[in-house]
Amino acid sequence: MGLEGVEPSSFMADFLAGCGGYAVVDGGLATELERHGQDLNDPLWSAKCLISFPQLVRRVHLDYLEAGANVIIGASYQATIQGFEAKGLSIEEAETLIKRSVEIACEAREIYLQRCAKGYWDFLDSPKIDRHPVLVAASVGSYGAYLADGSEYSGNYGASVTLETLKEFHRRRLQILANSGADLIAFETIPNKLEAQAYVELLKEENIDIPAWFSFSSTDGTNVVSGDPITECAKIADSCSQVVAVGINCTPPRLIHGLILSIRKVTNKPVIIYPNSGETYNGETKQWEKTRGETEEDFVSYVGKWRDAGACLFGGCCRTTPNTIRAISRALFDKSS
Ligand SMILES: C[S+](C)CC[C@H](N)C(=O)O
Ligand SMILES: N[C@@H](CCS)C(=O)O
Ligand SMILES: [Zn+2]
Repeated sequence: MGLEGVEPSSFMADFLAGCGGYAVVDGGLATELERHGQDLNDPLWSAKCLISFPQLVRRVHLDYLEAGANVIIGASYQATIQGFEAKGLSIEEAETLIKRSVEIACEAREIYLQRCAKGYWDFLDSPKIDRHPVLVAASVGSYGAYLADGSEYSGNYGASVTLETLKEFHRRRLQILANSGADLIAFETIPNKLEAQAYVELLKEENIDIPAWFSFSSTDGTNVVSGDPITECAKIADSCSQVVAVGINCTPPRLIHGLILSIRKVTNKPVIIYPNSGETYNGETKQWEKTRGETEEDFVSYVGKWRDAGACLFGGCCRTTPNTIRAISRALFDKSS
């Protein structure tokens, strides 16, 4: 889509209006691939499926579209040139796979829209048919995601990792994703201010011509995971005109309400939230462990409160499923609920 002649702020306002005021984002991609039997205990995590099972990635995107998602996020979260090279792939192969993550999501959108046009779901009394806008977001996971040890939940990269280190780490992948046919870039699970600043500088330096959202993660409801205050992080996102939404992902549902209020204190940009299931990730075993017994049902009961607090894009992150997204969509759009 790109931003030629379109103000970034109107890009998101127009999209939200087309969706009925609020947009539904998809749910966890990697954990859904696992639910379909994939073993992601690998440094590439979900990006492994770009090599081994791209058809399943497309199917999961399609499942989320059919559940009501207006935004699907491609499988590039942990797809990095450095990560693929460590697996013995060439730079060219790595770049092709990164681009492929967006193409797969675009293919899913194409299939979905064709089915809508053919009245494939006419027998269902579903509101989604009227809310056709679908964006494809290209995922950028943090440097900590590439480290493949759950470091995106600590944001603690050590003193040797500077702003320049992060910019050089992300530069080439960002260029590829920005020219891949994606509608926007989803900078996800951002753990600290430094990485947010690196993204802002890269968007400018590389003249990236599609919009972006910045989404942080938190474990205490006040700060992002590194301890940097969410307000300071959101201010960095606010300073960048290309950023069309600011928010929170892969964070327990119980923390989301307070985080939305904090973000709204420092920015008027649309707020996006896509929490995880509330379970805790063990980066060593790559397993999810129960925390406080949050279930999908609990999760969805919060949506009205989050909407009242000012969020306007809603989805799920790790361990949420198409059922979660279907329930979010109903909670937002069913007049009966
Ligand atoms: C958001 S975490 C669950 C992603 C996986 C992590 N980077 C790892 O490789 O262990
Ligand atoms: N978009 C990624 C985020 C992981 S935190 C996924 O859903 O797998
Ligand atoms: Zn997640």
